[in-house]
Amino acid sequence: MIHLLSIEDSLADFQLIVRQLKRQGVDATIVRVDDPASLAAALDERLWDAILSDYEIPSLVFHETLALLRQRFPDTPVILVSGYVGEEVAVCLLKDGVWDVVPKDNLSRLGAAIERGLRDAAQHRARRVAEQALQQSEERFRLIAGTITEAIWMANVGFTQFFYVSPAYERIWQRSCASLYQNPRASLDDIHADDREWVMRLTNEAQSAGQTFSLDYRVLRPDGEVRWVTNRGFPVLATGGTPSCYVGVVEDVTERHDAEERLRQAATVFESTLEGVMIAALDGRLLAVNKAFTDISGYSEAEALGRQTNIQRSGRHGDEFYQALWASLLGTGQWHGEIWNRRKNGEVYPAWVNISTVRDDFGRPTHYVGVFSDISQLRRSEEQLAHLAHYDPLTDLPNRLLLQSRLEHALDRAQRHGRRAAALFIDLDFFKTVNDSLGHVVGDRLLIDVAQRLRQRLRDDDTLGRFGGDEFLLLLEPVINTDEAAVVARDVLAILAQPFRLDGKNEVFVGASIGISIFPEDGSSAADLLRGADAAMHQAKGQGRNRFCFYTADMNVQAMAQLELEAALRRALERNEFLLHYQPKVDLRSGRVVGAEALIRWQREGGGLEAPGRFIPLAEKTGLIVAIGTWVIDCACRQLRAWSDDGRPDLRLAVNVSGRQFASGDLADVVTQALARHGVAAAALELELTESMLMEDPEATIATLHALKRIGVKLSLDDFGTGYSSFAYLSRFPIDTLKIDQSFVRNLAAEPEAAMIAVSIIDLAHRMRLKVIAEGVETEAQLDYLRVRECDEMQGYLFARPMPADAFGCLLQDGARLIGSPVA
Ligand SMILES: Nc1nc2c(ncn2[C@@H]2O[C@H](COP(=O)(O)O[C@H]3[C@@H](O)[C@H](n4cnc5c(=O)[nH]c(N)nc54)O[C@@H]3COP(=O)(O)O)[C@@H](O)[C@H]2O)c(=O)[nH]1
Repeated sequence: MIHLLSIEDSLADFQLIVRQLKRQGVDATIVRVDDPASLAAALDERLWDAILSDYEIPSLVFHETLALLRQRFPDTPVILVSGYVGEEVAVCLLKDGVWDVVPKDNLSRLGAAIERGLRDAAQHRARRVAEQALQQSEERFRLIAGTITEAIWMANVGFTQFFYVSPAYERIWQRSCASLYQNPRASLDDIHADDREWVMRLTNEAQSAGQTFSLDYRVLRPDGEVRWVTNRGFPVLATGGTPSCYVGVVEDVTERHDAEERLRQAATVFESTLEGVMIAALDGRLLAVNKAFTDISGYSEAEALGRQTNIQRSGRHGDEFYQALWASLLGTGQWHGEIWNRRKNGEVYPAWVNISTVRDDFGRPTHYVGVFSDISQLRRSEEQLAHLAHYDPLTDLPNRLLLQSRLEHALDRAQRHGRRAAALFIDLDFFKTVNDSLGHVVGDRLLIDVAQRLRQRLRDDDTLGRFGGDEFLLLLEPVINTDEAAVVARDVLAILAQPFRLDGKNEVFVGASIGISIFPEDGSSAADLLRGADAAMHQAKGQGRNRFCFYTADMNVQAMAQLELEAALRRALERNEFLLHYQPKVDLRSGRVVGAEALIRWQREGGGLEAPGRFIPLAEKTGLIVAIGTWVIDCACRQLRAWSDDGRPDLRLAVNVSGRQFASGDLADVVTQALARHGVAAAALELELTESMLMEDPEATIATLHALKRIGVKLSLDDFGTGYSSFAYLSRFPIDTLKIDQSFVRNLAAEPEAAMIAVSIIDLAHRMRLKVIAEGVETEAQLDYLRVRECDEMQGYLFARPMPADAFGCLLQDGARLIGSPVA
């Protein structure tokens, strides 16, 4: 049964309609209204299946009624049942929403009209529901797509057109969705240049095969920021099975990627760090260990996991140690310190351990992490360093530092027990000669052998050490009397007098000079005793070596004098107390003075003129020689300038260079500056160097000599023939002159060997295209001998002794020539 509402002012017409409907078999209830109030009540009362309305009802305006019905019940058919309204009006009414028009004079159509209306209404409602559902679905999709952080996209195969991209695209790419619709290529262009090629290749392959793809790559935002994305694409297959388009989801995985990267790095650090790492649960069970842990402990990962953290416990620490550890760990969350651990193989080793408590977001402990390193090598290095600090690396004997402390302890002990002690200062004789002539390697070997021999002579209580260079100190404690010390000294001399066979090749004889001081007679402190033994040793040397001397009070006076000399020497430079004397060098062919050797003198305040032999060795020892040498070079250049200004620019002036100055590293600078300061030609200055100083470090020497040659100065090899001459090196030294040592010249007549050496040197020099000069020529016989052997120049008392500058100037003015008899 259907329910019909009839808007009809004529009861007769209404009854007619009712009858007609009954006749047409329409099973319906039908209610009539004819004014606005009854209409409103009826409309509120129920939902009508159809509304039949007359066109002209006095109290109702049809159009308004129709509009009301359309608005409230758009799916309820409104059928106009009226008298004739004309075709035009009927068409208008149909447009305005009337479903059908049935004239009252043809009511036979009414049943069919109602039936069609009900059918259409049902379709209407169904469509409306569908439309609403669609609309809601779209609404939901828009909400989802706009809310989720992933960008959803839909594009044609080939990605030349995007049908849809969700707003997340704008968040990830920092570009508008519209820009992608306009320029679909942006989806490729925005891929990081390093990834673009392979991303395009893989997406193309997937599309050709109609497959899904999932790719992780980087996109480059317009502001230059790089984001990692995961882009997953799915083909939408058409009926034939080929993809009609692609849909996909892009996720910004930058944070995850970075976190993974950090995890990867942490894992790499965990695995590759050289420190053992263990992660333990709160009950002490090991949950993870790294490779270094297994390397250091010897336990494999499988053996370690599940065991307690004390797997490496050595047993060397008591309970208190672990109680303190746990107290710190529980109190501060941290403990660090040194622990003795035990490896799986039983070996105990020292480890530096750092334990931290790991806490969760609420501050509750979750794990312990222990990091430890095997510091056994460090301990060994520390021990080695401590050893190096106190022992001489060459002989492995106590060094000066340790000796000092041992001496102090020995004196303390002796003092406490009222006993004597003796210090024997042993200085090797001729060690320098061995070192200079046979080289450092042999010199070192000699020191090692000496130490070994001395060790054999030691009692358990005695201490032997290397004091420095070729000096050894032997502490005897206790000694009964001086005789006991003398016996030891004699034994030492005897064992050192035996020849040393070094490297099986060279047999070397060295003796020793020994100074002895006795506690408490010769001093109450270590310093006193050492000073006394040193002075006594020098006394022994002065007395002809290979002997021992006891310290006497008188030696103290000498030692003090030495100290005074050193102080005076330090002041001499400031006070300008040095001066140069000049010894002429004469050409043996022309007999003319061609230059001079500058020799230093010291005019001491209130004293006489000191010869260099008195102070140069001390200047060498103290290092003052470097400053003195600089002064000599400057003074020599000033003199050359003066001679040049006096019309003798051809004169050459030689200066002696000390070993320390040569090795100082700035000799070339000193020379360059002095030459420049006085405007002197470099070739006028000659540097006299000795073989021994050049052989100290031949390779460094070659470099220094070349630096000096580049300046343009002349180089002369002094005292030639007295040292260790390596001809291999000699040929590599860029020298100009060989100077025959005066010892050979002095003995020319008396010793055939000396004469032979002198001749050999002249011959060697000429073969090497070097000039050769003889020094110390005192006699006509020596002069004749050298002249016949074609020695180029000479220097010696035969012609002139070293003299002050003005005397040398007079000599030049007088035009002195070598005529064969001594001048001064
Ligand atoms: N680093 C520096 N060393 C210097 C300097 N000045 C000198 N010296 C060194 O002192 C050594 C001794 O010098 P000196 O006492 O001046 O003796 C020289 C001559 O006087 C002496 N000589 C010269 N002719 C004769 C001679 O006929 N007979 C003889 N008995 N002696 C003579 O020889 C010394 C020069 O020798 P040499 O240097 O080998 O040419 C001196 O050897 C320098 O090492 C200085 O400024 N710096």
